[in-house]
Amino acid sequence: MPHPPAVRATGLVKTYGTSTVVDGIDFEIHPGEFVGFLGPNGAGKSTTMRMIGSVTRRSGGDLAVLGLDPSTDGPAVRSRLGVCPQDDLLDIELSSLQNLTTYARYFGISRTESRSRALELLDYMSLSDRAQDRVASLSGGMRRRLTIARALVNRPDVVLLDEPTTGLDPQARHLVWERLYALRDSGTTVVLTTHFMDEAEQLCDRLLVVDKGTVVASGAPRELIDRYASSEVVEVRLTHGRPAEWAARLDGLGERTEVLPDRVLVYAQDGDAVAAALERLGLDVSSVLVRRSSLEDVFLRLTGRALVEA
Ligand SMILES: Nc1ncnc2c1ncn2[C@@H]1O[C@H](COP(=O)(O)OP(=O)(O)OP(=O)(O)O)[C@@H](O)[C@H]1O
Repeated sequence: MPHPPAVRATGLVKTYGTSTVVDGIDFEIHPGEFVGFLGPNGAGKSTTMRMIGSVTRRSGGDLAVLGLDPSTDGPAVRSRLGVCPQDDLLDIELSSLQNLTTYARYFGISRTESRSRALELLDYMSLSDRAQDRVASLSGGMRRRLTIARALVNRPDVVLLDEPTTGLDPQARHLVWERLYALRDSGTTVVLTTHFMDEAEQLCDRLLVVDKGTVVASGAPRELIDRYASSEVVEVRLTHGRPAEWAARLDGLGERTEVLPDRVLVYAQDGDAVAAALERLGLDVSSVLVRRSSLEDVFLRLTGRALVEA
């Protein structure tokens, strides 16, 4: 028999006063999946995570987490979830080890078991050498890894990671990613939010692309790119004139054109052929860049806006 979904939302709604921030979304997350909510700031990703985590009550629709209703079975839901919120919320006066053991004790785990799990998780997150150091002395990346370790202390069935790498430098980000790959390979069900398309593309089995409180598309990253964008895109910047004025001249060159304030994007299966045709047109072009289509292009196609505003 197939397993029931780890999370199932049907017509999920959250309103704050008169503003609707989650607007009737439907999704299912299956056991063992690594799913990402990808969307710009303010899309409603964190709010959705908080409803799953039983921190915020929904205003409408249905939500089942591990078969339980987070609004009525909050403590039972929370005991089976691991949560890594956007802010680390660590006790900076305590050591890394103490942060984990203290948290484990909240779940009623014995002192000996708490210590043993904490040491194991510090090792898993490559933090063993900082076990006795106060959190105040750790870098941002180390704190994030410690927060993820903390989320795993109760051996959760589902892990929620709200923007796990926001604010980290590239090196720290890659260290976090490395640990998230390990988590994915261990078969843990993970739900992550991000507005980084590279993070979404590299880590997630499946994405729910969200904008203004609704899911605008879902699927595996490559599947979404294949469905909504041609395989290549040519970014054309012009020496003078507004892109909108030039767009008509570029229209027939590819399968579709998209006009942004500072450039025109021409989508095509063969970007080099478009670039060659452009040259023959003799336009006053300042730069031409041919690249593979990305999730950014998917988002632009679906919403008419960039995922990360320049
Ligand atoms: N407690 C609250 N009261 C009122 N409005 C809220 C509250 N929490 C969130 N919002 C609003 O809901 C909208 C969605 O916020 P949310 O944090 O879910 O978005 P997000 O997609 O996670 O974006 P971010 O990446 O910035 O966290 C925003 O406009 C935000 O201002």
